[in-house]
Amino acid sequence: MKNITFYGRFEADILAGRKTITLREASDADFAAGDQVRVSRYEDDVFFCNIEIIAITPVQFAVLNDQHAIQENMTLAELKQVISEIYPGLNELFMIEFRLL
Ligand SMILES: CC(=O)Nc1ccn([C@H]2C[C@H](O)[C@@H](CO)O2)c(=O)n1
Repeated sequence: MKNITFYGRFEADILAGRKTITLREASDADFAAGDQVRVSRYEDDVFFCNIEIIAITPVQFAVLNDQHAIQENMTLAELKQVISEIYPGLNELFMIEFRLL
């Protein structure tokens, strides 16, 4: 089974179904619809759930909108700040939509 990591501060939102997408650079988006993926925390690699990938869609940082932010359980300003810190200067992102298993 493939694996993806999330920062621990997002674990509760994922487990509650409040966070249903993640935006990643290409090298971190090697998934396809239907993949079942093991999810662990980035900081300590502790497993916390499995997800199913619903879709992978290219999206540019410049066109991120409120709908993306809602799906991340953030404001748009917070989302842009988070992305800018993780991927400074990167415009080409991939939206990974997922559901909890
Ligand atoms: C190693 C690494 O990049 N890990 C990441 C990347 C992104 N996230 C979260 C942060 C935001 O909520 C979305 C959008 O990138 O995904 C993460 O938890 N861990």
